[in-house]
Amino acid sequence: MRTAAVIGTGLIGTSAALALTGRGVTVHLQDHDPDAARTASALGAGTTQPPAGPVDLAIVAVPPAHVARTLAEAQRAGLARGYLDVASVKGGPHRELEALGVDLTRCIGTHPMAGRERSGPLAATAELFEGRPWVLTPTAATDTEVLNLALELVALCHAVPVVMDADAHDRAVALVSHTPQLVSSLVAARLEHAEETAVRLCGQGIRDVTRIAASEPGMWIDILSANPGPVADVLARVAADLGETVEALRALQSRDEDERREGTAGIEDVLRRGNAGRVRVPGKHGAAPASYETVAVLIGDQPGELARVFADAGAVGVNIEDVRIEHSTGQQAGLVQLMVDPAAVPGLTAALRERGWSIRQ
Ligand SMILES: NC(=O)c1ccc[n+]([C@@H]2O[C@H](COP(=O)([O-])OP(=O)(O)OC[C@H]3O[C@@H](n4cnc5c(N)ncnc54)[C@H](O)[C@@H]3O)[C@@H](O)[C@H]2O)c1
Ligand SMILES: O=C(O)C(=O)C[C@]1(C(=O)O)C=C[C@@H](O)C=C1
Repeated sequence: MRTAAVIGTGLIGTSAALALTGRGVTVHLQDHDPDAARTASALGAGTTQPPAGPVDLAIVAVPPAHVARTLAEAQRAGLARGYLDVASVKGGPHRELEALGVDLTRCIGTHPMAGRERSGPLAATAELFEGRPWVLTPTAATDTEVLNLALELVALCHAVPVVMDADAHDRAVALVSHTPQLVSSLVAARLEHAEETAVRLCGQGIRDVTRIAASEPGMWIDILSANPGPVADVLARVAADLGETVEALRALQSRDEDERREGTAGIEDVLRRGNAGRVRVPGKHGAAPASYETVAVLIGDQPGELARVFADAGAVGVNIEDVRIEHSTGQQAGLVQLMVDPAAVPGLTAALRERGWSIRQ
């Protein structure tokens, strides 16, 4: 691929454009908000000049409800040889494209399983898709050249291609993305009118569970409106589990010993099923979850501290597999959790202590 156009220069479009530009592809940026395209261009994602002739691939990265019309318009204008969209739902937009009479041989639906709770070009990064699944939903009509262009985009973004049927994709993301978004929002919603004394105690648990509750409601209304049935099916099962969990907790308040025992069994069941589900979440690059160990380092809340910890770990040859930062409300310090290979823990701990870091067990 030598040339591409990105329509919709928000988080996803600009991230893809940055990755492509970084790998030598000439990218033309378009957005109905000229400021968004200009910002993406200023970040180095490409040019706002229209292409002189058809580009190799047009990437439609607008909200799901606008995908079909935007792609149809681009195709009518002869913008590209191949077209793809990146919307979080696949069945609905595909059926809209069919209804609009788009040439489906030149289009493919795709969905990168990577994102953030922030929108817009300023939240974009070239590395957003690295090691993440990127779903492709070709149909019998999809031209091989277009499928290959999509695969090339996925490879240039260092993502992992996963081919699926559009409706199977929508049922899968109802479970692994759309329901989690709603559950996160529901938990965070309990905080809206909570007492300040309670909110002040927020630790890492609630931060983990509510990060995506900060997502843009407009985008999610679009996504959920295009996948209501599968999401309602999963959420109904969560609601049934919630009902049973409430009953188990009430039983724990009983004076009757048998009832309390039943309550304990109910709670244990939900926690154990949670453990069993959690171990199925894949690790980095889609691999089986690796069991890393955590080395927790206390750092001051000042510029350069994090870089210094990373540099000290790098100096003793330790690869940091993942990292989390836990801030304590009202404190000028944070706890950095470095996830590393268990075999590296003793050496890393000793080396960091030697360099003056305080390690928490
Ligand atoms: N945010 C995520 O985590 C995520 C992850 C994977 C896929 N997606 C999908 O990617 C797409 C873009 O999401 P985003 O998070 O980048 O949103 P965003 O709000 O950051 O960006 C969307 C951009 O599209 C522009 N736009 C809207 N309508 C347009 C139109 N008709 N023509 C041209 N530009 C238009 C907006 O001005 C905005 O700049 C959506 O379809 C979404 O479902 C999002
Ligand atoms: O990590 C996040 O912030 C996301 O919301 C990303 C996420 C997800 O659920 O994994 C959200 C929606 C997208 O369609 C794809 C990815």
